[in-house]
Amino acid sequence: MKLLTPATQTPLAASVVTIGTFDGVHLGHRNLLEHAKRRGDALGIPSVAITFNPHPATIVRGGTAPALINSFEERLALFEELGVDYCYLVEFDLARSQELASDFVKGTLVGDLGAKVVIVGPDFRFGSKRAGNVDLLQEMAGDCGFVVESDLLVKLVGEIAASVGKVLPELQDEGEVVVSSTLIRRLISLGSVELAHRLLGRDFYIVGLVTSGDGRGGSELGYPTANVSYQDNRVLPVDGVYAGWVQYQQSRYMAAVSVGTRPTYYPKEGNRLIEAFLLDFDGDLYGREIQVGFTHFLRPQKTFSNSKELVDQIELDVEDVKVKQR
Ligand SMILES: Cc1cc2nc3c(=O)[nH]c(=O)nc-3n(C[C@H](O)[C@H](O)[C@H](O)COP(=O)(O)O)c2cc1C
Ligand SMILES: Nc1ncnc2c1ncn2[C@@H]1O[C@H](COP(=O)(O)OP(=O)(O)OP(=O)(O)O)[C@@H](O)[C@H]1O
Repeated sequence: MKLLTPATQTPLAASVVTIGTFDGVHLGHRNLLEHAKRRGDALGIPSVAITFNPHPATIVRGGTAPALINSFEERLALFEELGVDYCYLVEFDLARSQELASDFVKGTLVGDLGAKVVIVGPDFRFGSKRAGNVDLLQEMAGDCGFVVESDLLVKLVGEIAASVGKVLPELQDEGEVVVSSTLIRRLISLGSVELAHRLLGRDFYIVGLVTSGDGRGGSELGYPTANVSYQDNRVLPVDGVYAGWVQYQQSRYMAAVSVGTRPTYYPKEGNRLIEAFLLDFDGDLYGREIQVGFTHFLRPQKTFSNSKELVDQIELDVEDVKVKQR
């Protein structure tokens, strides 16, 4: 996949484009991206994912942007996995937020990318004051030489919708859930990583560098942990202990993952850490990049009266991880 920006690119003569922030690259997004790829291949022209960074809400809504499911780098890696030919990055700023929707269509879709097919969800909004929508795209399509496809909404029904309704009671009577980044952020922040998986089509994960902690885990407790760094604007699962995995280079290890402030040692205020104990691993990970995946919530964080009690519990957690990953 090639990364294009308005500043660096040579215009494309023809393409199939899909547009969005695509935080999480969830099942709804995948449907659009895979469709764009298939349409492009069939027409013999490249597929392009137009995306925005930072998240438009950071500019439009000031300090109230949502915590994100993915870093920008993770989003790109997920596009790449889906086989999209180009990612066209709109570096979102005040000027971009004031651009008229029709100017975005003429300048970016037609001028820069030569769009022949534009694929978006039915509720997609763009341009100044979010005035651009599917109707506007349809109106401009004939003159601009593209067709619009917007009938690919992904909803989940049945058992998954019922399970989401149990976690988020206001959705209980809906009978269906539309997959969205907003919904997945809520599920993750409540610790419902199993349900987040169902809507993402993959495990929720965080990629980061391993940083040092207090050095207590390996020496005193016998459970060394890789503390993974993360950006402040990330959505994190609620404090607790999770079954999961760590991908390091080409290998994947089962892991017991702790999210929390280590209340046993910092009863008042501790930094919020994501720490993974890798099963069947012996080595030095400091400064290395790892990917930490979350598969199941096991239990909340607890304040133990001493290290021995904590170690006894971690032993049980590790057994639980093995059962869950069987
Ligand atoms: C599986 C697992 C479960 C954990 N559960 C708790 C917990 O319930 N309460 C707590 O205070 N710390 C918990 N921790 C975090 C430990 O306190 C922390 O790993 C240890 O103090 C080492 O910290 P360090 O990496 O800064 O040396 C857990 C860690 C792991 C790996
Ligand atoms: N469930 C879905 N099915 C199909 N397309 C979707 C779905 N959800 C979003 N889209 C489309 O994917 C593109 C990217 O959308 P966007 O990044 O706004 O995702 P979102 O999940 O709706 O996010 P948010 O919840 O933050 O509004 C848009 O074209 C949007 O209409």
